[in-house]
Amino acid sequence: MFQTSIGPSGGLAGYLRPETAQGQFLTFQKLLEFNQQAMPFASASIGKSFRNEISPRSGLMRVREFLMAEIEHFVDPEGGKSHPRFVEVKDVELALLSREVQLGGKTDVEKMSIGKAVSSGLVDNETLGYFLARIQLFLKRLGVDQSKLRFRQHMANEMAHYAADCWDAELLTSYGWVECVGCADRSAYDLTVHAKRTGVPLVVRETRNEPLRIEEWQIDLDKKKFGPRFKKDGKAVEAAVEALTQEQREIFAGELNKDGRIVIDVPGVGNGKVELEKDILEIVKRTRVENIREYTPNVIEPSFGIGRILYSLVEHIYWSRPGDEARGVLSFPPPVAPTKVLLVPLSTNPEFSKLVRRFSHKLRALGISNRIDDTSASIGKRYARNDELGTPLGVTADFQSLKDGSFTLRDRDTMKQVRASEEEIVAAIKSLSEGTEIWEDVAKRLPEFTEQQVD
Ligand SMILES: Nc1ncnc2c1ncn2[C@@H]1O[C@H](COP(=O)(O)OP(=O)(O)OP(=O)(O)O)[C@@H](O)[C@H]1O
Repeated sequence: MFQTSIGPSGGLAGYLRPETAQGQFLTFQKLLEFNQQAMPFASASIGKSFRNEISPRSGLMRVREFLMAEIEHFVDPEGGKSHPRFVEVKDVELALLSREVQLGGKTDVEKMSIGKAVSSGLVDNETLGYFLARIQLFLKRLGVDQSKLRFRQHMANEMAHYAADCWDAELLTSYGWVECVGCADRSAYDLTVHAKRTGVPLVVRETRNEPLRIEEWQIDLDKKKFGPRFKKDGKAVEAAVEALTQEQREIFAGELNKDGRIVIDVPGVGNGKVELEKDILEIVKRTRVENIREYTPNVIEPSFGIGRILYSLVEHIYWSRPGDEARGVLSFPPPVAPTKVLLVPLSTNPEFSKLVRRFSHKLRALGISNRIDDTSASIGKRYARNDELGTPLGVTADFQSLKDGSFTLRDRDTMKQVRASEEEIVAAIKSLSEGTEIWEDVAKRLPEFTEQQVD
């Protein structure tokens, strides 16, 4: 995350990473090894990133230090960057704001299935499309208001020069539309540049199903004569020979045949021209068989700004009970809520307290976070203040609980309650917290409860 080097004035210069991505690119060869050399594959990383924002503002929206989560999905560029699981998401509908529409000075979104967006070429390829759909499904699961989500395509001048296509998931907030997740096809840029600078190849090597036969002009140098003739310039001359393109080789092969000599450019040696004769090199056409295919993968990168997502989410899910502005509700979906269940004894009766503690212990053993509110405030008040904290479920122990061991379960958003045995209530809490059921499923299954017996 932090790198140092000696700066121009001799002082120690520090660098903070602006994204987590580069660490994943640098370790690409290891990551590929962990994946048994199989393509495609993805790696993910979460951690702090730093930006030298000129004017940090808008609360958590533009800060100099923030939490970032990035996925790097490495894909073979041959074959149109298809994705094996694209079929699973092809019908997901996205609100897309294309480059064309923006060029026309408009901001109208078009609702389109990601399948159609990719087949029509609006979204460049399946892998990019797959991640756009997954980003939407993820944000939906978090509780983001789907009517306040759009995907905006980058304009050509906005996109990094190496990117093939790029879309931002933007959320509508009181600050306007804010980019919360970026999703770019970074092509082979990062791996290529790192490999060039470090001299360490970052490539995939695959055995070909069918060996590839390549007809090419090859150059054979007589090394024994080469060294004594060119002495210290030998390396430069040899490099210039090796760098000759196939087209140049073909022309030189003809010249060598005809004149018995060729003249090639070698900058920095003599007058920049070097004569090579037939006795020292031969240029012949041969067939080379290649069994291994070597290529630099392309990278599709969804990049999540956690602070921006959380902030926008809180704006989307905070509301007031109609007719009662003072009663705020924070509608975190149960799988996301930090505390899943509020446990309330009906009154300060020590028998209720015992029941509630036992219930709490049971939930904790299942890994379900919960809180007891055994203050003397009215039950309505205790629920109201936990609604505002975002706790989605409430369990009450009352006289009936003492009699038959049943409990009530309350849904924060609808304020509806059901009543059932302890076992059934715990099972319902578990499936709601894990997201395998929603409140409507539970309400259908368990009998509704409307009146608390208060004495
Ligand atoms: N200064 C910042 N503060 C908080 N989050 C940020 C900041 N800069 C970027 N992010 C988050 O990181 C994600 C990926 O970074 P990316 O480089 O794509 O953003 P960016 O294009 O520089 O953002 P912006 O155009 O708003 O400056 C963004 O989608 C955003 O959620």
